[in-house]
Amino acid sequence: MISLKDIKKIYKTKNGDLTAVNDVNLDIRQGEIFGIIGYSGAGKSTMIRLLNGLEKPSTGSVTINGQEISKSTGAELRAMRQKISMIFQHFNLLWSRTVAENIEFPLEIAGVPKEERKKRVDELIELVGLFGRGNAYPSQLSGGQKQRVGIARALANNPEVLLCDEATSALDPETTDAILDLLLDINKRLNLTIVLITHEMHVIQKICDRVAVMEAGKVVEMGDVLQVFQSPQQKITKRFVSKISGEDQTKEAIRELNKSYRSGKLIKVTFVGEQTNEPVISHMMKKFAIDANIVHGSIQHTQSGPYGTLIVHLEGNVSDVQAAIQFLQDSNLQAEVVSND
Ligand SMILES: Nc1ncnc2c1ncn2[C@@H]1O[C@H](COP(=O)(O)OP(=O)(O)OP(=O)(O)O)[C@@H](O)[C@H]1O
Repeated sequence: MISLKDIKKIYKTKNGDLTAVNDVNLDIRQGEIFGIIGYSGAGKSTMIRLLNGLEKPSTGSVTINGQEISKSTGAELRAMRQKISMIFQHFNLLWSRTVAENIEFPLEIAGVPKEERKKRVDELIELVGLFGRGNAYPSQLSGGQKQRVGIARALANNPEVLLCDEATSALDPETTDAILDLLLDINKRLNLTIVLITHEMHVIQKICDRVAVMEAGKVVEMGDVLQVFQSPQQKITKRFVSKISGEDQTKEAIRELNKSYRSGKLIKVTFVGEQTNEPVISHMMKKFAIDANIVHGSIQHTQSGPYGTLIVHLEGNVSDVQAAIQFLQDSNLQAEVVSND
């Protein structure tokens, strides 16, 4: 649905050329929630401006539904941009207008007749969970409610793509989750393609189907969220994943456990999706003459399913322990020895 081909964006600055986006190729599918994550300066905002036609690439093309937005100008560009909506970190509401009037604004611009506008505004207020707040002013709303107005306004003209620019970064964790749930609900109900940029892995984990990791203008890693979480390849991706998966705590736990367990082996087992429901450890204990003690564990949930990590201490004679590890690996789990001995 959205295709970025060989994109480079070079800004001319007084200190010379600055390459903000460098050789990016991406294909975003109809109806998916696609996340772009990176630290400050990675090029995320530039990417989003390329997607809505606010910036033109220095080289390469941006195509949305078969139309090349990176080449479009004038009325054609305006028509394309009507199909691409956006929500913002600081909501960008009109403070002198009520909730209903804010949501109505893009409909006025599009020349929708008054009666139709009122009906649509009522529908949208209902959709985003702001029933009864239509006559309130933005200053009377909480952050989460303001973002709900932003979402309703963005949906007014039935867009094909919703771009989210750090849409939950100004919200507390609970409100963030409520807004992410709303985005997920809208994505499912309207089959709306959502592209979001964020520096928070939690956002990616909770609602995205796929993720691209950006560093210094490049997409350094991309894939299904579950796969990227389970086996991140790049250093920067490992850093993002470790923030959320409890990996840092796991490492600390392993260090401590290694001190307490003088014999046997400590095994780290990683499992995904359906595997989280299977009693593999119990099967292993029945099958081999070993003792297994689960000493640490965590499960995370993503849009494509759960994934988890267990640290298990195995005690027994060397060949039985070895056979048990092999059994775990043959059960399609990732199992590695993490003890020092
Ligand atoms: N209009 C511009 N002119 C010159 N340089 C720019 C311009 N916009 C962005 N840059 C530079 O391009 C690089 C990427 O910036 P960009 O804002 O896209 O990154 P980002 O990942 O969104 O970071 P942040 O979250 O801090 O905005 C940065 O080095 C930035 O200084």
